[in-house]
Amino acid sequence: MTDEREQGTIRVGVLGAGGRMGAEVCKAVDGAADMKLVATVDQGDALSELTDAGAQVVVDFTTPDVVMDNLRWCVDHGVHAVVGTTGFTEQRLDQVRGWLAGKPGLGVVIAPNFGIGAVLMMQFATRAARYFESVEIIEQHHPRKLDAPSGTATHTARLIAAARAEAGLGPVPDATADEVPGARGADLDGVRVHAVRATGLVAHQEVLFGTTGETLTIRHDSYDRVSFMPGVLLAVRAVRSRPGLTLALDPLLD
Ligand SMILES: NC(=O)C1=CN([C@@H]2O[C@H](COP(=O)(O)OP(=O)(O)OC[C@H]3O[C@@H](n4cnc5c(N)ncnc54)[C@H](O)[C@@H]3O)[C@@H](O)[C@H]2O)C=CC1
Ligand SMILES: O=C(O)C1=N[C@H](C(=O)O)C[C@H](O)C1
Repeated sequence: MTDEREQGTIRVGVLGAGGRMGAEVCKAVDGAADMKLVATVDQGDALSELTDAGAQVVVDFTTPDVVMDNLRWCVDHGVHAVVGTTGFTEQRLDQVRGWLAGKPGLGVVIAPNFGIGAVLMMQFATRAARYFESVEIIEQHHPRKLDAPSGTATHTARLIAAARAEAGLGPVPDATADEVPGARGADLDGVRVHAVRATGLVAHQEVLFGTTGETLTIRHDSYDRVSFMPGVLLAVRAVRSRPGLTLALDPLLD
């Protein structure tokens, strides 16, 4: 163990290792020359397996109902964390910041989407937001997904709403007066989000902008979970030198 640390190998533990994403992360870490997969933990396993194995960085792809307990445990035990699990409200993020305030030197990266293309899709959408009076988000996922709307759509809506507010745009025009509940999607910070679930899909999102005489559609598709792996490995490599909370992958790409 000491030898590997001296040689700069990052000792990685995976939480949710038996899941769709967790299994893919285990493969990616195994295949990375500068990392060693030292612990694979899933529901029912003891978190102490992570520290027993000397994990320096833990990657969490579990579920929104358990991720806060996992993260608290990592912070308490001085283990850096890279988190892809969804469900991070502003309140949750503040809680994590609070835990980290007492742990100088410890890093946590929480990213709603580790796909590089998805990060760019969100950046392009944020840039376009100020120029269009209308905007709606359509996210599409596999039907085994537990949460709706997706973490990516929620994050995108927040970014777009902030850009619209900064540009002084008012509410998105919508004359709907008679609605079957849900027909207009969920309202996230004034942005309508529609969640589609269908067998065959993996993870997809369209941001549809409209103004007089034109529309702009920005679309990203993940056809395979391997698409998230370069972003996950990037975060594992970066997290130990980024104390505090890093939200989303953008600062790591820059
Ligand atoms: N940020 C990103 O780029 C991405 C995020 N996700 C998110 O990652 C999460 C997981 O997605 P999937 O892998 O598709 O789900 P999944 O259901 O296939 O995997 C979740 C795994 O976590 C395990 N688990 C549950 N409770 C646990 C606990 N207390 N300790 C350890 N393991 C536990 C489950 O047994 C399961 O194996 C979701 O929130 C999803 O939205 C998914 C894809 C990409
Ligand atoms: O559950 C998934 O599959 C995904 N979850 C994340 C989300 O909710 O945005 C990221 C990606 O969309 C895949």
